Amino acid sequence: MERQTAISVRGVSKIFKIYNKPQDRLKQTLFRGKRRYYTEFSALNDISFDVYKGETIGIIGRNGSGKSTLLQIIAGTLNSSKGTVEVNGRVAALLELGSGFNPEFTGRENVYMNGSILGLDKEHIDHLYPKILEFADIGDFIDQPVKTYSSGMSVRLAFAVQAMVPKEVLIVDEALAVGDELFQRKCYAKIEEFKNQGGTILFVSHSASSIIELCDRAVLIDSGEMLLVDRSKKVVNLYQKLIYAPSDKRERLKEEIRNVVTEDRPNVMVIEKRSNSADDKEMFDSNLNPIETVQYETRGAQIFDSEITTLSGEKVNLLKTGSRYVWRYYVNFTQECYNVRFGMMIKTISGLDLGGAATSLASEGIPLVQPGQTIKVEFTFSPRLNAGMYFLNGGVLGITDDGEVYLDRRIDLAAFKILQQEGSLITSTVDFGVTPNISY
Ligand SMILES: Nc1ncnc2c1ncn2[C@@H]1O[C@H](COP(=O)(O)OP(=O)(O)OP(=O)(O)O)[C@@H](O)[C@H]1O
Repeated sequence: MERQTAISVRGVSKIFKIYNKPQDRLKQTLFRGKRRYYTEFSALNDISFDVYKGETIGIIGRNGSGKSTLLQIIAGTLNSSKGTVEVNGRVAALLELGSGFNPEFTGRENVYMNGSILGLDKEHIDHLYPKILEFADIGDFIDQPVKTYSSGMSVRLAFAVQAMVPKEVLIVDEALAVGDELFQRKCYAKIEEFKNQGGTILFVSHSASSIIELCDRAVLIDSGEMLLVDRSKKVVNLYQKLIYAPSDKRERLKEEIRNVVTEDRPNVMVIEKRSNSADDKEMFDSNLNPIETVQYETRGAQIFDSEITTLSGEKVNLLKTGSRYVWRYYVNFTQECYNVRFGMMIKTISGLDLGGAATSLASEGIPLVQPGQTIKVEFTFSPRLNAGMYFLNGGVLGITDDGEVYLDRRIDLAAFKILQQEGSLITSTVDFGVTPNISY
């Protein structure tokens, strides 16, 4: 079946005119075309991608890379200098929330004004109003002028309006995740509900884990250029590799990312279905390997020979939930490094960080490691997890001439599978040791 396009971005560029002095803007208007009183800044350059109906797509990039500019152009609050954006369906945008409110009017009046700007008639707003009020949860302030609100209160009310209006496409800038944590959770739950109902979401974030958690695909933007659009985990891995790359390696890495072949396959070898009798036994399956380990630029250290073993030293990658294992890797140093620490992280198939540990506190690393030295790193751990595939990251931190940096970092260095437990009632990912009890 042909996938329906919800948003189509074609060749979008944005050039801002920068005036050094406010009066230059006036001069430019008066002496139109005679002379240029501005310099041009290219914030976006020839961006093209499609978002399919029902898809959640993330936009990730460093500060100033052009994410907000792109969102504003798609939301229709900013014009592009070149290119086109086509959006199929009604759009609600969670951008600069509350900026559309009139401070002299009460919250209630602003809700009605906002609703009518969004194309709703009075009857429709009457119907939504109690839900908006309940979601915003600002009590009697709703009948006070908005100028008496704290900034958190305006955002809550503005979010409530946008969250309740019917829409097909939702545009969210995570930078607005203001307010207390409980309200933030409520906003995320609302966004998830919209996603589960088949809504299309465009989401900007600096947070790799939010992108991996929420998005099916992601767009990587750097200095106004779209480098890649692909599965979110792959894009986030490459984004992190890019931001941690030393500046002299960045251009080469960007070129590699531009040339990445986009594809859709899970990042794990499919393992043969085995007979039930063997399925509950800890063992090593040589087919069970990550397809691709992402290695960051190394700076003076190389991780090698990683393996998981039982406490008695038997190599395994089919593990039992709750049993104890050792994850071991070795690190070879090629440069003098100070305050050296090591880390590990367990992640789901979609790349969500579940938890890990470091070998010491930030200030208590190994004071000095010499070039030529090899260090064995071991983490004994209990994976309290539901049956399924998991991945391990490993990293070495230390101080070099560049300050504290990752000396080596590998994403998906190893994979393991938690075996199915007969009669297990565990749901989802983490096993919290829940003991159910019902009385009737
Ligand atoms: N109105 C404007 N006039 C001139 N330059 C602008 C304007 N708006 C944005 N820019 C510039 O365009 C670039 C992209 O800005 P944008 O806000 O889109 O980046 P961003 O990726 O959203 O950044 P952040 O992660 O910090 O929010 C920046 O260099 C910014 O300074």
